[in-house]
Amino acid sequence: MNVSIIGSGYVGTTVAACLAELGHDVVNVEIDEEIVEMINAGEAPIHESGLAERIAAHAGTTLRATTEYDAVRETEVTFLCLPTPQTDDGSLDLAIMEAGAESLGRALAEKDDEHLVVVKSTVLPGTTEDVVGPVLERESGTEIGDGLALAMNPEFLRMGTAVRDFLEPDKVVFGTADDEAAATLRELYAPILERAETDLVETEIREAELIKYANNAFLASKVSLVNELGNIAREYGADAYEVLEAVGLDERISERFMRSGLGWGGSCFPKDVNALRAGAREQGYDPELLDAVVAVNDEQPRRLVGLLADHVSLSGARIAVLGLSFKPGTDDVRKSRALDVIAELTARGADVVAYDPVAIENVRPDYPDIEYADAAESALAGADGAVVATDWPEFDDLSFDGMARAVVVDGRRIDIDEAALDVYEGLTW
Ligand SMILES: NC(=O)c1ccc[n+]([C@@H]2O[C@H](COP(=O)([O-])OP(=O)(O)OC[C@H]3O[C@@H](n4cnc5c(N)ncnc54)[C@H](O)[C@@H]3O)[C@@H](O)[C@H]2O)c1
Ligand SMILES: O=c1ccn([C@@H]2O[C@H](COP(=O)(O)OP(=O)(O)O[C@H]3O[C@H](CO)[C@@H](O)[C@H](O)[C@H]3O)[C@@H](O)[C@H]2O)c(=O)[nH]1
Repeated sequence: MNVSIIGSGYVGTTVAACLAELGHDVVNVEIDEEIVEMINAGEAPIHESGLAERIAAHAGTTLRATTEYDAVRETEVTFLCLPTPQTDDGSLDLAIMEAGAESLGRALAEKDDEHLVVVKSTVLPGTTEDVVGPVLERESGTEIGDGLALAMNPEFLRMGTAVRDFLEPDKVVFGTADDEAAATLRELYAPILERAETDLVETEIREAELIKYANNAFLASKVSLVNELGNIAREYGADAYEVLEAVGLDERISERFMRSGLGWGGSCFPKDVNALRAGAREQGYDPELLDAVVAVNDEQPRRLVGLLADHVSLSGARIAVLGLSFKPGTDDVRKSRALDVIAELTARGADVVAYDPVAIENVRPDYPDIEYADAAESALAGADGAVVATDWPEFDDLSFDGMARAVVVDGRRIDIDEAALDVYEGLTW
């Protein structure tokens, strides 16, 4: 099938390379020329395991990129993989989606045969049909249901495992308003749907939109709940990891997403939970539980720095921050909890020296005044205290010998030889 993908970021590039891998002819439409050039040169514009090989294998044959929206006319289906950021008040900002839909609609004005537009971006219920649809109709001069069809197909891939998550998902969700759109999506995803492990959910557009938010709200809430239970466990002198491991044996709960500590960050959970809260309020519902989920998450970095302050006088102290990315395996620092830890430490007068195996250059522009180390041991050398903010595997079994005083507060439960330290504090254990 001939497919166009609008937006070639984490999602668009992964989906394009994977659909090419599944045998489709794919074109990425992207405004960033550098990304377009990289894809056409057979290189991956982002770091994701398995992505570079797939782009290299298909670029120039079944995968190409362009800045020109006209390319969509050679395709039957277009996926919108554009960013849906949050505004200052946390609500969903649809400006980029509207601009993309406008350009797409204009390009489709000169296309005669049927076209299916699939929203893959994370958008609140109603967006596909009440915002994207009308813009497409206006710009293309074609009506939905009469030459133009709409669908919503949320994406559940995680950063770091994007390719595997897309090709081997737990579930695929198709939100459609007509049988033909559903049949097209089934054909497009056929090899993925043939896997016994893939559940297919076919529903209407509004439900598909909400499934994505409910999914992320559930996972973020689960982590906030294990953090609250962890905070309580700590007050009782109990080990939350032992407690939650036992709790996770209950199949209704599952052992996954049970790691308590510094909390959740990244480009999705914070913005999606906030968009759902703002959307719910707009609908007249007060989402008290989700408000608390965010409040618990916001408090964890302060709790961690508070624990450190119990042992180190922070003003003028040299504090090593180990890990900057929002989770291991990525250089993404968007809404990383490590940044809140740094802000809290510097507000309390500490001199921060930070280390991360891959993410330093993404932090430096916004935090030019802190020190950066090129190895974990260098960050620790002479430090009065250290905090673990990201659970990078390379921090396991790290030697803290070079510290002025080995005071370590662990926000991620890494593997540390506690006996070799002067002070070891676990955030929730
Ligand atoms: N990153 C994830 O892990 C993930 C997972 C599931 C869902 N999502 C959702 O998918 C959507 C896209 O997220 P992302 O992480 O891929 O975003 P991103 O910021 O990585 O990529 C978006 C791309 O769109 C391009 N772009 C912006 N305006 C454009 C336009 N008018 N025309 C063409 N290209 C344009 C940008 O240059 C950028 O390369 C969001 O709604 C996000 O919430 C993201
Ligand atoms: O037990 C856990 C699991 C996760 N986290 C934290 O939660 C955040 C998010 O982790 P993860 O879900 O692995 O990362 P993302 O790549 O942001 O993926 C989420 O967000 C994507 C974008 O919407 C969705 O597609 C994915 O399904 C969803 O897992 C990170 O800060 C983790 O450190 C914990 O603190 N404890």
